[in-house]
Amino acid sequence: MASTFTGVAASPGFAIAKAFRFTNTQYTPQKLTIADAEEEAGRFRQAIEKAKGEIEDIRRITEQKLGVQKAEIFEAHLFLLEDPDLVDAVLDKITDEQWSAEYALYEVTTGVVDMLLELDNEMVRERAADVKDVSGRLMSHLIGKPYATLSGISEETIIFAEDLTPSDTAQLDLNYIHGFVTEIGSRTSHSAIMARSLELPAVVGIGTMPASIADGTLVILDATEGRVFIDPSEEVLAQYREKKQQYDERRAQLKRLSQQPSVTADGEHLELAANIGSIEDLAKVLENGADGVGLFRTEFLYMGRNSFPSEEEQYQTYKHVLEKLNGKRVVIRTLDIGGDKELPYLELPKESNPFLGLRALRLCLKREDLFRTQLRALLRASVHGKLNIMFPMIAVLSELREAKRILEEEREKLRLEGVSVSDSIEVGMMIEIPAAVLGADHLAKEVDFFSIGTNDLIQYTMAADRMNESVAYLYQPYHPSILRLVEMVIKAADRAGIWTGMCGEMAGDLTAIPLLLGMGLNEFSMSAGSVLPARELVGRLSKKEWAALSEQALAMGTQEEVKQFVEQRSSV
Ligand SMILES: C=C(OP(=O)(O)O)C(=O)O
Ligand SMILES: [Mg+2]
Repeated sequence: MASTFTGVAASPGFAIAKAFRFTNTQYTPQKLTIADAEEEAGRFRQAIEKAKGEIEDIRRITEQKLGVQKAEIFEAHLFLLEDPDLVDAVLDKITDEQWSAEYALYEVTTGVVDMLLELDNEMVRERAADVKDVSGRLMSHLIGKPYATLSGISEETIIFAEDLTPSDTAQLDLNYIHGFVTEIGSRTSHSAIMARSLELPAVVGIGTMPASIADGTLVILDATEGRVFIDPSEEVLAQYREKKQQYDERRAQLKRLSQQPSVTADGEHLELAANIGSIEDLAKVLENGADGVGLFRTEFLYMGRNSFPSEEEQYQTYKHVLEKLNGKRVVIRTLDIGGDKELPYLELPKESNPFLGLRALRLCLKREDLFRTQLRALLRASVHGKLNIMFPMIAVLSELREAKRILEEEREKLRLEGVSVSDSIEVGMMIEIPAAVLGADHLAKEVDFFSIGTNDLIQYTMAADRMNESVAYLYQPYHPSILRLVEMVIKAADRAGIWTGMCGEMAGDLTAIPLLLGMGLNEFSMSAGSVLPARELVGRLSKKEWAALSEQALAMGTQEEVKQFVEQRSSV
């Protein structure tokens, strides 16, 4: 019988196909004590070996079918199977508490997952998903039940699951799987992030799935509105076939722009770049034809692990990104930890106002060892592409000078060691603190570029925590107060002859883009999926016309007026 569900629209698009229910239900073992701890430990070690073999196989197949990047997740899984925090902790529980291997595994991994989830951070949540995935696989070996996989699906299908683990999503064969629906999850859960990066329609968090969704039932997925239609009527089906066709056509049209330059209707060339947090994000950057990477948030390299990444590890990552971008500009931001981003292995004093505390560059100047390691890795990688180094959270000139002094010291050390370093690295800074806007004239004389971080600039200007729902109404990117700050930065940069970019969310916002273009922003860095809609929009806009229109917007009194004004003039 026809029915409809709603959930979170996690990754846009439409799909019409048959349902397939995928279950890998979590097994909760009983608390059992055992007589022979040695034998039990042996059983656990065997499960690890079997899981390793299996993951190796999946990794190889995934690499052949879906490419190296999709297969990378399994490196992390193999790494986990050697992680003492997991393996030794389970073995200790077996020996010390005489617990069964199943119960010891369950106790240790639920503890780790809960601890990671408490950190309430996107990347750490992904790590929690990895731990769950690996422990599910180990458990299946211990209890002798196969761990279900999605790799065998060979019919056009929409997957229904409680949630999808990283190894499930890595195995999705997009020739057959047209979308998925999960009972749990939010826009930032692992499966949602993965769906967006695969551009696969997904609705998550629909709640407990009813039995009426049997395998083979026809389903419409409207992942743009977050709706799922089970066994729809002919009328609804016809309506959605039409919607899907229009959506797919628009997407195909946009894809044609991926190899086109980013140029306005009056011939101004702009740089529409992408933000990344890891090398996994590169596939979409290239596929969408971004003009470069405008922000690599390197803190994610430091998260979801137990110790700092070494210089060599960082060097390899930066080199990889630079090589993949093949001569296009890559702006790599130095560590921006603190505020909402914590590292479990970095002991920091508890602060009552972490967003106003020891974060980002302030921390790097206190912990020079960390900073120097990262700078060395960056300098060494610079010969592999077009590298820009960017410092976050600078408020005053002395911080910039200190950061540059340390950078130059490391450059000199490498020179003496005979290591080559590019001599065309641009060094810039983020503008995300109001004091830096007001001091932009002075700062501009000592950097090669600015990149405006509106996510923080708005919160510090409005004195409204960017994560606090109760004051979310103050988070107003188009407010004339914010626009004036942006204009001040661009003007100061122009006077000093340097370029200005923006890498906060505002840069990819179709309502903000006309104004930013009019104010003279040179580079816009956004999520990879926003690049083509932005390119299409700027192709319709005249910079000259928007220079005049943005003047008018800057003189308005409220965000609402500005928004309405832009939407009327640019038909976004
Ligand atoms: C891009 C920014 O940095 P993050 O979101 O990483 O703080 C910003 O503040 O706008
Ligand atoms: Mg910021």
